[in-house]
Formats: sequence, C-alpha cells, structure tokens
Amino acid sequence: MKKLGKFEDLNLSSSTMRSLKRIGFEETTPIQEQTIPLSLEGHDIIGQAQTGTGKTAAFGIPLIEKVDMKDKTIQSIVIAPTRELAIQVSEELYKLGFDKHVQVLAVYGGQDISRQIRALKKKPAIIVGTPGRLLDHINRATIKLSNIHTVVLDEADEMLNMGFIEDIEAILEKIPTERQTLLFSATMPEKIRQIALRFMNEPKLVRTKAKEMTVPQIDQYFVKVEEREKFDALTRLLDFHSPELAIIFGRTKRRVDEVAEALSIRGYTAEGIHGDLTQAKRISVLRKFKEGSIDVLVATDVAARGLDISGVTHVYNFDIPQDPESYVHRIGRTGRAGKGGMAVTFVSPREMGYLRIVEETTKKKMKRMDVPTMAEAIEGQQRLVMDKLNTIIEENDLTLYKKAAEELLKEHDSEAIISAALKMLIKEPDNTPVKITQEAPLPMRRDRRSSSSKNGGRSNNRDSQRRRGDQRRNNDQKRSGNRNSQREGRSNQSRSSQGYKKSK
Ligand SMILES: Nc1ncnc2c1ncn2[C@@H]1O[C@H](COP(=O)(O)OP(=O)(O)OP(=O)(O)O)[C@@H](O)[C@H]1O
Ligand SMILES: [Mg+2]
Repeated sequence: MKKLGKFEDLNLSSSTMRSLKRIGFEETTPIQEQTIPLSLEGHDIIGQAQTGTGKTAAFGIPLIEKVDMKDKTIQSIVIAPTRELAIQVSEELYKLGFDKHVQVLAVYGGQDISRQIRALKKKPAIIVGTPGRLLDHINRATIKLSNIHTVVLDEADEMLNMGFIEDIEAILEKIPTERQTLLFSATMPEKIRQIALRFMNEPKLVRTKAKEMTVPQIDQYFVKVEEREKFDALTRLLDFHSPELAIIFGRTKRRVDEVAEALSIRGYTAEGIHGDLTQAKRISVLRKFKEGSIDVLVATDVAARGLDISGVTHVYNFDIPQDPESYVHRIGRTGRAGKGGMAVTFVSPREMGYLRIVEETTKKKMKRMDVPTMAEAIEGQQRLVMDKLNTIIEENDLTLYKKAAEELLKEHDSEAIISAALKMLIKEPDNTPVKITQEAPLPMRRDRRSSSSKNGGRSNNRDSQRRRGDQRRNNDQKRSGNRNSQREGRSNQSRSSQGYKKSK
C-alpha cells in the first residue's frame, strides 16, 4: 500500500508507539493517516478504503488512545459482522493496546455465553462483538452501555448485506447519543449513508483517493470458459501458477464441497469452508490453511470475507460473483498490506454481462487470460520444483546424499538422472475423473447494466435484491430458531498470531 505518513507525526502516546513498533508498523497507510487525527479530535467518521489497507488500525489506534485506564467500565464497542472477524479485530486491538495493558474482549455467537459473562466481569475496556450476541448481552445487562464513548461499525457494508440492520439500529439506539461513532467499509452503498444520517453526528467522510475500488497490487484476469470445462481449467491454472496459498470461491456450498473434494482427488492439498460446517471444523480448516499444511482453500464468499490471512497469493473465482461488492471483497483476500496478488475470474460465455458490470463498478478492466496448455502447466510445475531444488542446494548440507549421487552418476549421465528426479517430484497432470455438478449460469442481464453503474456500482438490481432478501430471510429463520445461535455462518477462526502480517 502507498505509505504516506509517519506515526510519529500523529502525537500518539509512548505506549501506543511502543506497541506499533512491536507489531512492526512503521508508516501509516493513507486511511490511517487521514482518520486517526480526526478521530482523536472526536469527530464522527465514515471511512472508506480499499480492502487490505489497514482500516482496523485506523479505528483501533484511536480506540486504544482514548481508553481511560482508571475507568473500569466498558468504554468502546466495535460491531463486526462475523465471529472470526470479531476475533481478528480483537486480536489486533489487543496488540495495539499491549503496552498500555488495555483489556479487549470478543463476544460472538456460538461461544458459551456464561464464559463470556465471566470474562465481562473482568472489566474489559473494549468489546468487539457480532450484532446478535452483543444485543443478547445488552438485553441481559451483562454489557452496560452507559459509559460508552465510542462505537465502531466495521465492515458496515457486509453487516447490511447479512441482514443485521435491525440489530445494529437496536444497539445504536441504546448507546448514549453523546458518543463518537466511526463507520468503516470497503464499499459504500446508499444504505450506509442512510445509517450515517440517522445515527451519526456530522460525520466526516474520509475516502482514500483511489480511482479504482480494488488495490492496484492485484493483477486481475478473467478466463472465458464453459461451465463443464471449469474444473480442468482450474487445475491447469493451479499447476501453471503454483500459488503459495490460494483461495477458490464457489457460488454454493455444494460447489465448494465438490471442488474441494475433486482437488483432493487430483492430488492438491485442498479443503472447503462454508457456513454448514461445524465451528470446530472451520477452525481446523482455517488453521491448516494459515500454517500452509493445506495450500488451497475453497470457500463461499461469506466464509472468507474480511479475513486477513497473510500470504494468499492467488484468488480464483470459480464462479463469477453476482454482485460487484462481493467481487471486491473476494479478491481483496490477496494483495493485502501492500503485497502483490493475482485474481482470476471464470466467466461462462453467457455471464459476460456480469463481468462488465464488475469492471464498471471497480473501474478496472480485467485482462483476458487463456487456460494454460498442458505443456505450460507442466512447465509451471517444473519451475516450482527447480526453485525448490535451488533452495535445498543453497540451504542444506547434502553430504549424506553424495554417495548415492556418485553411484547413480556411474550408471547414467547427469541429465538423465536429474530428469528422472524431476519427473518424480512433479505433479504430473492427473485426469482421474471427478464429480462437479454443473451449475446454471447466472441469469442473462442486458438492460440492468446502466442502473447498476449509475448508482456507483451499488447492486440494487432485482437479482441481488432478491438474493439479499433470501439471505435476510435465512438469517431471520436462524434467528427465530435460536436467538443465540450463530448467524454469521462463517468459519470461526481469527488471524493467528503467526499469521499476523507486517509489511516491512
Ligand atoms: N501501517 C501499517 N503498516 C504495515 N502493515 C499494516 C499497517 N496497517 C495495517 N497493516 C496490515 O495490513 C493488513 C490488512 O489490514 P486490515 O485487515 O486492517 O485491512 P482492511 O482495510 O480492514 O481490509 P478489509 O476491507 O479486507 O477488511 C493487516 O495484516 C495489517 O496488520
Ligand atoms: Mg477490515
């Protein structure tokens, strides 16, 4: 990301400066440089910046600065859409407040409420929570709002999409009005402006200057491919690109299950993640992905949004997302904290209209990419193995292997031996049959393009409204089924400390 300022210029306390140093943040990102001073002055803020540009610390640093260590009540609340985001944000706040000894607690559905109640008794200064669970605590009076001076809505766009609007309104209505309200989002649909009007006090709009909605470090491509050819195209691309860590997005849960299974059959270390898996399963899949013991994560959008996993080099949209905001969030899982990344979107010929809408919204053209040939895929694999061999030669003592090498050299010339070894090391194309149920392409859309671009890409077309309506209904069903149940429907895993990325 573009680095503009220095934290030194922001008049932060020495404890926060020490924490920043420990984390490894040296310079501010643009959104941080612009919002931190305003926030410290007490203004309400609407902050919009691209994915992966440090919005968490943009509100986190002022939150920590404003904690009064003598006050033993809850002083700030951060509302986040999902439990793993709540955990991720609370971990970042914990690190930012480490030297000041600020207590931060995450509360979210799916976790034993009595455990949370016990933790609340330890008087954390900052609570990070999902809307439903926060409301539960508020209604039980285990969270008291009377002393709260700052409220943050993180990923506001996502919370609206997930149908949390009433919960958020209910929470905001209960918090003293002489508070500061900060709202952060990667995209800024009209609904958010309405919330701002109702619940904020002359908010300052801070938008980091960017022509495009996506960060420039992400190279964006599309591949025009028939539905039935998608899977083979995917494996070719994976072989060709040899991503360090890749996320593949599918449209449905079945899709995610089938693609993950099919990839495993073909010899990739892949697992799927979506809202139907148990919490424990989601935790373990995400942990394995962060540690690199699986290198392909297949996910529905909701399962990966907002997650900050370092080292994701490639994002593949196996299915093009229906609305442009999802696209922005999906590909935003790579290219974070100034690192590079590649996003490849599969489009079936009938879905080209959607591609154009995405491009109009993000104001960025995707380059066309062809499916690599078999030879190219093998070449990609060879490059990878050659890199690995070079590293092994550079970094290891190989004396133990010398004798065997000499023996082999007596029988064959070196080229033959190395070629054989390469053949062994390379994952050769594998055509084991796999089952991928064909999905119908998204409905044709012709006339709606203009309506979508007019409102700045907000996808208020009928399709997406219907879809959101469905989502909301689902949420409501779940809600009425079990007030405390997990509505977030996502994996529950936070960024682990080793996954905490610094751009140095
Ligand atoms: N000043 C900084 N210097 C270096 N790295 C930073 C800085 N600020 C944040 N980061 C790192 O950048 C990454 C992305 O930050 P963060 O998750 O806050 O992005 P975001 O803007 O909230 O993205 P999203 O819209 O996807 O939620 C994190 O790993 C974070 O630790
Ligand atoms: Mg964020």
